[in-house]
Amino acid sequence: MHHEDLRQELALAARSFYERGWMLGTAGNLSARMAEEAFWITASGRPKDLLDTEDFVSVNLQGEVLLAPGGRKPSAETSIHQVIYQHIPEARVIFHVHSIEANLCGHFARNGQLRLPPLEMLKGLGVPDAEPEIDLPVFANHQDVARIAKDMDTAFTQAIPPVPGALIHQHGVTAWGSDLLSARHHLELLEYCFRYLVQAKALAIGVQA
Ligand SMILES: CSC[C@@H](O)[C@@H](O)C(=O)COP(=O)(O)O
Ligand SMILES: [Zn+2]
Repeated sequence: MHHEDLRQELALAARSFYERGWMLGTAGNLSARMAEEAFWITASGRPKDLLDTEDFVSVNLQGEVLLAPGGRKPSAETSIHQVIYQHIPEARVIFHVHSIEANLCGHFARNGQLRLPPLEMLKGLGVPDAEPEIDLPVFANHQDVARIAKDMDTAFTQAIPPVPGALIHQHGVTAWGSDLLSARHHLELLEYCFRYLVQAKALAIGVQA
């Protein structure tokens, strides 16, 4: 796939996530690794329903800008993408969005972990078990993004998350995959789990039942 096509695919994904209410008011950022040492990432502060190829900046895995159309700045959260690419070689595409459900679910976490409901759909997140006990890591939010990235770096050095995603409390969810489609499916499946947990809580039913 040509690099330019990757940007167009990312722009299409962003528009679709925007329409689902996950990237309102410029929130969120998307990236795709186009080479071993470099990735495209959304420029900072751009409206996510209106991205074009000029709204992507290429950076290397150390976060240095390689190509910035019109002097655009890379996403303020580029360091988080870097940490994921550095620790998880299978990750080629990363989607970070701010959905209401992701933010509500941060409140259900215990000790920095959110227990996912044992749904059949977890199989789409690579969980083979019939009775899974899967905990999604939940990181604290910090205004200094480098601190979030550092916490992730420390945690991922200990253990890669059991499913391809992580939450940042009061902020949003990040999901990744080996290509555009798998990253989208992982994000959709995590969002499905979040919606399920929010609705289960509203109905006051346990998720293990
Ligand atoms: C709507 S403000 C959201 C930002 O603070 C940030 O969390 C975000 O996801 C988008 O930042 P950006 O620099 O545009 O990639
Ligand atoms: Zn964000």
